Amino acid sequence: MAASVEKKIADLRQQINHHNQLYYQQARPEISDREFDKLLQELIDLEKQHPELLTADSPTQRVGGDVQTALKPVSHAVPMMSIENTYSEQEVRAFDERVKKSLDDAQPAYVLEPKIDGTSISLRYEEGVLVLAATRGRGNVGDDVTINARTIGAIPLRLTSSEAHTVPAIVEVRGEVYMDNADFQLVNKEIVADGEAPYANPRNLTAGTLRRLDPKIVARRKLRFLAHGLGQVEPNPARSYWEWMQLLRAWGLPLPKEVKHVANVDEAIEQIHAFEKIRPTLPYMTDGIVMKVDAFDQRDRLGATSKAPRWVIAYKYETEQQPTILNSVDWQVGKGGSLTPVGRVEPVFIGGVTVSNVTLHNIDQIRKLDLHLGDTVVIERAGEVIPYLVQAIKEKRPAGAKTVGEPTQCPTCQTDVEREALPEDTAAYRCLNHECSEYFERVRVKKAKLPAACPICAGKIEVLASGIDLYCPNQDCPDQIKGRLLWYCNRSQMDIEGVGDKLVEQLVDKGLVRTFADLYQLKAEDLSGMTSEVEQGEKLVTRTVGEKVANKVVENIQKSKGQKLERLLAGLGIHHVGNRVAHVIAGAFGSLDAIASATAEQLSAVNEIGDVIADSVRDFFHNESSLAVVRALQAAGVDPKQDVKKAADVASQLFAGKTIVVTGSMKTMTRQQIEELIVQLGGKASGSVSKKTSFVVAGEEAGSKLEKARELGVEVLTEEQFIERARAAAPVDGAAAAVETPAPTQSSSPEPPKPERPKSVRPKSGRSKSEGSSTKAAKNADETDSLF
Ligand SMILES: NC(=O)c1ccc[n+]([C@@H]2O[C@H](COP(=O)([O-])OP(=O)(O)OC[C@H]3O[C@@H](n4cnc5c(N)ncnc54)[C@H](O)[C@@H]3O)[C@@H](O)[C@H]2O)c1
Ligand SMILES: [Zn+2]
Repeated sequence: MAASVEKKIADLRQQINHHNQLYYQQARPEISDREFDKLLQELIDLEKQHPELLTADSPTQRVGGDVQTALKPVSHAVPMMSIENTYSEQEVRAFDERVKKSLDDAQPAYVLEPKIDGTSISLRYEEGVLVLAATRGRGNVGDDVTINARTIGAIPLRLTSSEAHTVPAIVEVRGEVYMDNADFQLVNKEIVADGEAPYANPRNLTAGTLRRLDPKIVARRKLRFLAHGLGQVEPNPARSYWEWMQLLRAWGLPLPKEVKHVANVDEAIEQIHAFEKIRPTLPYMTDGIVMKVDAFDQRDRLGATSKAPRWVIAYKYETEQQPTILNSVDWQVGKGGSLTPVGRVEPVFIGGVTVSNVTLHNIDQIRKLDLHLGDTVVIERAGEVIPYLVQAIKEKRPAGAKTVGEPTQCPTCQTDVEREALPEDTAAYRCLNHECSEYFERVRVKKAKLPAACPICAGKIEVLASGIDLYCPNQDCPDQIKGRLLWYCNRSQMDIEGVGDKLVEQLVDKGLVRTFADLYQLKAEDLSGMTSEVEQGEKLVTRTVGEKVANKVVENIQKSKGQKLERLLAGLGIHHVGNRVAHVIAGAFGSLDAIASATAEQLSAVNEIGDVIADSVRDFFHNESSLAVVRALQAAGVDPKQDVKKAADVASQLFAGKTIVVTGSMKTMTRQQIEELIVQLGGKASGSVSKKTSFVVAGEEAGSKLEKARELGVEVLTEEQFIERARAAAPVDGAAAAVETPAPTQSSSPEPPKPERPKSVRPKSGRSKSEGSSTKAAKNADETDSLF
């Protein structure tokens, strides 16, 4: 045990040192700050538990940066330290408690400032004249960057002294050197034109630039400066930071407009939330708020650790934001024919990945954001959520920029586009968490019933207030055919491994497959020479389909004949029929034939199935072309049957109304099986943990989701405890069987193989006329009426 902890610690230190080096020395990080902070936190926790293993050179004990040998090292009279940071409100309160305790329960006032994403600098003025500018370096020693700092317009070379505000003999002003979003884009373009690799974000470019040896380059790069602190000051004319700030202004130093003085932690948290709203509108990037004790005597009493002062904390926002440029907009056709605009942006490194495409959702969204081609835009990403375009910065719009146009013809089949507007009192929304089942759907509800968060995963939703859908009415549009096939083969439906984006595209383009049934006629020879994409770690790699793979794919397709009826039913892509509704209908009727011949009345008599769903299912099976598809599937041998469940199985609703997250690796069942069981028992399986999560089932090596659950105080069950709980539903044969034996179609591998991962930009959303929200409808039969 001890040896493994030691190894873990050594391992973490090595990783952290590696990332520090990339971040500070090369200004080219490979992982997101959130990921980095997690590694660091893990190390801090381990060192706390094992103080005997703590060493002075641990990265937890040092300020992260370093000095560059090419520049002259200078020591700081007052060290430039790190700031302890947190992502949680609770920890901000805990910080306030700690501070009060050290101050004998006195309530300190705080100053809040935006945490500008740049690099810090110390400016030393003697008799009012700038004599030295230095980087933070490793805290006590930094790099002399005076000649570079002199090129920055916002940095005064001489302070303005007046009778009312005399400048002390020695003044060290600390602050942030940073770059405006729009300047970053321009400069990065020039860098690329010079044959260098572009920088991931303005912070890195600033840090890299400030330490250049040639001040002419620095001068061209439009660096800016805002003050946020002090070093050595003699004599110090201020008793508090707030006073200090007023002096700085009088001496001619720039400060951010957004600074706030607050009386207690409640007000501080209020400001933290308020700032989150204006964050994307600022011309520079911020990653949080810095909260500082105002009074200098209180600061002195609080002191510092080896790494950071005890009187300051940074609250960092979960959502990372980065600026980029919107170059063009393409329209993509979804499986239901809807046209979704996709923005092509200058590649931007955000949340640990490089993003060059962002979904813009629909034409309304484009108009609401007032997007023009060439705009500087802010992209946001929180955890696993898909990247999102939050804002266009209008002040930075190039002259003569064109608005984004609306297509009149389908970009794929050139059929005239049709328009469908939402009825008056309705609105549409969709979930932005791509792990959520509702992510794919645009859900329409009465305006009054709009949820604040996704009812499935409690994640962030996007409200499309008026919602105009543009769609291609041609069912034979190749993109729609591809979308339907992909949906059918997806992991959550027929789970046909190996049939993903790339392969479907070629199969349809070569005319080999048009309907689901055509898949079953494929022979291995048909596939040879095609290319497919496979996941290798984080990356998607393209490879040519060889004989072995072709055989395997054909085998997988054939094997899918054994999938359960509910998966087939969901795979058909019937409007309003997602996995949950499919499960209910399959359980009530037992076969495709029984479902096909059911009347709307018989369908709506089933618990959870409302009129809208019933009509939609009836319409599908009474439509000649879709019925032909079903008959062809049956003829190909895809016709699963199952026992019909007795109506009103109370026990089957064991998890009704519960949202459950499964994470980590399991021993007796696969994660997917557990999720299926949750759905069978009336619950919702969600991909992300929030306050609304009922409980989390955590297997081995559960990572951030488990952490989040603990942080939020959400109940956590082990796999065994979960199975125990699910067994309470034993009277239901389905559930009992699922608990006892894995479903027959599952392989014995611990994690079911994933099919090719669909590209995140590919719109999975169809117009809701054709897809709607099964999940929403299923949640509560009463709400079915609010669906359209
Ligand atoms: N992605 C990676 O690989 C990687 C590697 C190392 C570090 N990092 C990130 O760098 C940070 C490391 O922390 P750090 O020690 O450099 O401190 P920090 O960057 O979190 O905070 C201190 C710095 O904040 C800046 N700052 C901005 N506004 C300020 C204000 N109003 N008042 C005071 N300071 C302000 C200053 O430059 C100061 O040096 C973490 O956020 C970490 O995630 C990332
Ligand atoms: Zn089309």
